[in-house]
This record gives sequence, C-alpha cells and structure tokens, in this order.
Amino acid sequence: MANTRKYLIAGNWKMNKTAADAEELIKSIVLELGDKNGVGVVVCPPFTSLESSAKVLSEVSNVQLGAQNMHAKPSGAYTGEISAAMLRQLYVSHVILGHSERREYFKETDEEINEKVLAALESNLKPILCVGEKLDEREAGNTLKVVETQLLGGLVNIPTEKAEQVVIAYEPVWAIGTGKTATPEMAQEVHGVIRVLLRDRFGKATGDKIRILYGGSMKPENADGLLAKPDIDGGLIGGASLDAKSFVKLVESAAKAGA
Ligand SMILES: O=C(CO)COP(=O)(O)O
Repeated sequence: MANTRKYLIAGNWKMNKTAADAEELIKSIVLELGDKNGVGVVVCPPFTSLESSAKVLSEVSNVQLGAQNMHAKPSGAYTGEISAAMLRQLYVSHVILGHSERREYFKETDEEINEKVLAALESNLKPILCVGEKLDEREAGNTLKVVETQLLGGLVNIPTEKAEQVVIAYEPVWAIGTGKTATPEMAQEVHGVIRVLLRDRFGKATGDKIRILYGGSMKPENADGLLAKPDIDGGLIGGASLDAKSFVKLVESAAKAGA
C-alpha cells in the first residue's frame, strides 16, 4: 500500500454526453463496477445530466456524483450560472473547481476559484481544486512556482477543520487530452511538494489526510505506476472516464494500489 488515504477515482466528462447518453454510461459503469468497494468513485457529468444520473445512482452506494463547476454566490442575477445549493439538491457531493480549461477559456482567476472553494465548503460540497502548469511554464523551470501560487491562492481562508474535505488534483496542462502523461517520477515530485505545502498550511495531521489526484492522459496502461507513488492518491480522469470498461479498470488499479 502506497499510503493510508482512501484512493479516489473521479471521472470528468467535460462537455460530453447528452442526458440520455449519460444515463447509459452511468448504468454501464455501475454494472461494470458491481459491489467493488474500498476506493472512492465519483462521476462528474455535465449539469444537464446530473438529475438523471442522481436517479440512477440513488440506489448505488459506491459511486458519488460531482459537478464540473459552480458559481460562488448562493443566488442572484448571474445568467447561465449554477449555485452550490442547486447542486446539493441533486445529491451532488463533489465539484471540480479551477480546471485548467476554465482558467484558460473562461479566464478564471485564483481569487475567483478561491471564492468558489469557500462557497462549496460552506454548502458541504467537496471541492476538487485543480492546479497545474502549462508546457512553457514547465520548460521555463516554473512548474513548482505556478503550482504553489494556484494551490495557496485557491486555499486562502479555508479553515483547517474543513481542509480535509478538499481534494487537490494536479493536472499538468500539457498532459491533458494529449496522450502525454507525466512519468510517475515527474508527477510524484510535484505531488510531494503539494503535500509539504498542505502540511505547512494546515498542519501535518490534516495535510496528510488531503487527497492529491493526478490528472492528464491517465489510462489503464499507465495508472499502476502513477498510483504506486506515495503522494498520488487517485486520478481525475478525462477521456478514459467516457468508457465504462477503462474507467472501472482505473478503479481496479487504485484498489490494487491501496490493498
Ligand atoms: O482534464 C482532465 C481531467 O480533468 C484530464 O483529461 P484527459 O484524461 O482526457 O487527459
């Protein structure tokens, strides 16, 4: 066993699957997964599929539901946005925040992401806070600096007693959807630094409980090496989460790593 934290495999479906397609995929995942337990499993379909997904999952205890974003304000004149309370009512337990695609295409800043993390915790949603460097930042030797700024920026004002609810996802932007994965050593180097920053920020006991997922072209063929590393506590999976068999294989890899 690489560590004592419970592994988590989360699927980020991004802007894929209509509600009907989502229902089919969730059913296939549930079937493929059976009653396997011991690893946290979260699926994050688009907003439009949350309600039908929640219905399918209402009788399943080993798969949780996540959203891909939310607004920091509880309600108001924010056309097109979704609040934490709206997600909670659909039995959503997790929410991905600060994904690099939102930072890049929707210009989300660390400050806005931090407001969302605080609002999510306030509503008892578990934020999956994403951090990660772009290729030019890595090539310039700035990886750790970028990750530290995004991490600490996203965690401003988070009370220590709530910090355990937070999940961190390290997703090097150059590895997302490109088929290029960070080697286990490259990923562990960054995860190890994130662990030290979390211990500094929240104390060792809490810092050691926070899960740090790896994301970026993670698939069944490369998962074992990554999940064997001491500070890699699971995965945030894009492409490979859209296929029930490969997603469940990743859950099995995590179960093996945690055994
Ligand atoms: O962005 C990701 C998950 O949030 C990773 O996507 P891929 O697994 O498709 O590279």
